[in-house]
Amino acid sequence: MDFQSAEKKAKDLQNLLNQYSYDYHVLDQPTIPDAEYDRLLRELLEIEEQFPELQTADSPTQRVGGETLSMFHKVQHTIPMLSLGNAFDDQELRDFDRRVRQGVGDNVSYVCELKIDGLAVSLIYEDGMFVRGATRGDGTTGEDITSNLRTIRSLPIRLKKPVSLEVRGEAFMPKKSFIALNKSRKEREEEPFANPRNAAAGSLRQLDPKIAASRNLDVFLYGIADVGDTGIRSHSEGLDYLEQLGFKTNKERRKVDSIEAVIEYVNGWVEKRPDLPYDIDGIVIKVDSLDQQAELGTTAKSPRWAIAYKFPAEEVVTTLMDIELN
Ligand SMILES: NC(=O)c1c(N)nc(OC2CCCC2)nc1O[C@@H]1CCC[C@@H]1O
Repeated sequence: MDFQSAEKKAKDLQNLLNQYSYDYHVLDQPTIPDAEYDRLLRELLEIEEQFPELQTADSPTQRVGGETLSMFHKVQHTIPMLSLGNAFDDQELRDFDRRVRQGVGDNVSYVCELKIDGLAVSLIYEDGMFVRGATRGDGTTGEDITSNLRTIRSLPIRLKKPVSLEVRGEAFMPKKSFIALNKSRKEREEEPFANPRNAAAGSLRQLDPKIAASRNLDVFLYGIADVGDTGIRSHSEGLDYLEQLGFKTNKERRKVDSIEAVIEYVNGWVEKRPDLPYDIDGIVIKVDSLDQQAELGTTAKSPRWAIAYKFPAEEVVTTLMDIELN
């Protein structure tokens, strides 16, 4: 194949495979069988091996992980990554609501989100391209784990619009991947991970990105560090904007207009929690209006406009896998 036709074929395959990957990993709507995806990926790998200059940064072949790093570099978060205050019962949620209303008046809407039990990450994009990913660390200093995050299939390498922004989210390991990983670790007589959060953190702390690539990690994005001049006025609009850019957001979120509706949403998830394909350790409740968020401000470590309702720690349930193996 001459360069011209190789270039066209590579471009077509990259676009096709990136679309298939978006449908499968971001929309959870696979459009072709895995075997067909793998066949097309092998075809692209062969062309890129023959013509390395065609191996662009956003090529789907770059998801499998590059060379092993010698260390992780420290990075500074220009906008601190805050943590969350906790509420452990309905009364504490009502206290939160009272404080919010004292601050901004009675016309308040909240967004309720599942609190994904993973690892908080920051993703920076320039002109639509993923350029840096980092752990939260202590909120101001994190670690650059770009090469590991790049292997997460649902993380867009190139956005649908050439915008520059920083987004925040939670990287996690789905329950199915966790059980399979521990099964194979037990077979290899390696220490199993205690829970999906530790497994996700352990996978993202690997210096060899091929290990992260093999761990079937996923990510939900839940915030924009600075909405700048986008004209976005609320958190819920911000989440819709992230979806339009090609990010994976959690579809269980709900905007409500009273703390009673928040309490109803929270109680609904207490029993639905085991049915989810990923671990959650609570519900995050956020004031929707960005102006009201700014008015309420933050303490040194957490916002006054958000709170995490924490579920009672789940009694240690012996997973099906443990029963099978013992
Ligand atoms: N784990 C989550 O699903 C989650 C979420 N859905 N939304 C937020 O919003 C916070 C972030 C800063 C101010 C509000 N935080 C989350 O997790 C936080 C990140 C750092 C500590 C908590 O895990």
